Amino acid sequence: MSLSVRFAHRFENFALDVAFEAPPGVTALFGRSGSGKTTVVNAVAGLLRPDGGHIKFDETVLFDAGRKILVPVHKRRLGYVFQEGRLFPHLSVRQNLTYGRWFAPRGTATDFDRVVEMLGIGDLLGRQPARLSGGEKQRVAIGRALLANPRLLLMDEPLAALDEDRKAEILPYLERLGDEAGIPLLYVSHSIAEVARLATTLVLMENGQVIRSGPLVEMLSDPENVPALGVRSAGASLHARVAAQEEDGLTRLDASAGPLYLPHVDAPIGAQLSIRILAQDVILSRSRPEGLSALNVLPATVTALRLGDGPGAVIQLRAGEDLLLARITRRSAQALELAPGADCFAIIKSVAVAQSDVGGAF
Ligand SMILES: Nc1ncnc2c1ncn2[C@@H]1O[C@H](COP(=O)(O)OP(=O)(O)OP(=O)(O)O)[C@@H](O)[C@H]1O
Repeated sequence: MSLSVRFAHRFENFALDVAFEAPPGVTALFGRSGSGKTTVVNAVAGLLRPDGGHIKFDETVLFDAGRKILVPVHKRRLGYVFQEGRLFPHLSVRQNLTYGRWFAPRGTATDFDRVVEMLGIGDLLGRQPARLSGGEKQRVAIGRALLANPRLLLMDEPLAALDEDRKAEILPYLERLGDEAGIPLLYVSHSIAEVARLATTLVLMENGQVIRSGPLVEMLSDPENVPALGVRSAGASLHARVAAQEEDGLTRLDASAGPLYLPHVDAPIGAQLSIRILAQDVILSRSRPEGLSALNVLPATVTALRLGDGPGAVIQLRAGEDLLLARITRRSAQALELAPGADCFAIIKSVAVAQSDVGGAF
């Protein structure tokens, strides 16, 4: 089941021309403010009639300009979660959750208990929305969207209105949703950290166009995407297993290239994690460094290199089975003679890795 989007639309001062595929899993639409992300979501939802093109869900046509097909919003069977929960204030949480069922075809409603359990909202069922925190409201809104048994979920910056603590509270639920829902989820976000945690597919938008799209791991580790992702937030994800909780408060993880020590990670021994390492937090050395305070030194091989317009360079490295990115100066890249095939060591400072960059199972 996948969503195929290809359309063009012209507003008075802005033109869109987009094409991408969203397979099952989480497809993140990422781009600067005003790049056209919400307009794409609105077209998929049926809130905007594009000038030309088509939007299809497998063989089901939702929109086709040539064939003059425009399925109305309420017949598209979509779940839509906005920035703020937008719950019905006069209904209890339970009533809000079951409201969506009115629109679901008979007998196919997703199991209520399973959704309530997955989102951890069992204790809230009797409450009114006014007595919920922002994070709780968002979880109920997600539950309501799921219980309408949609064939596609649309989320437009669902965490944008929440503070960092509430975001951290809700992210694990969204991670589970991506794994368990089994339907495509189109997710608009400004935050690459969020995208790296949740998405399986990444669609990069710029000025009304899709500039690149593809599987998340490949997209994040491609040096060519660094300008669009932002040099400060670019970074690749490394997969590792929790090996030990050490007495000094560090957690030892086993990555395929070697051990990695991070400040305490709250996960059980054996848990498989995905850890985003920012390109700017990786230092390179041609020989194994000695007498260095950094604990994490992974042997790596240069696989690609991108010289920027300014003094910077981005190096893609293979470290075991993972790809890493390192942002260094062009001067250092030349001095170290870094070219595809060159062996080196990637040095990662333990404390540079933020807790929010440590994601759940992969
Ligand atoms: N109904 C409309 N009429 C005219 N222009 C519009 C309309 N809707 C959107 N636009 C324009 O289209 C452009 C893209 O807007 P859109 O909201 O899709 O961007 P976005 O990437 O979602 O931005 P943000 O991250 O700030 O929400 C903007 O320049 C906006 O002004």
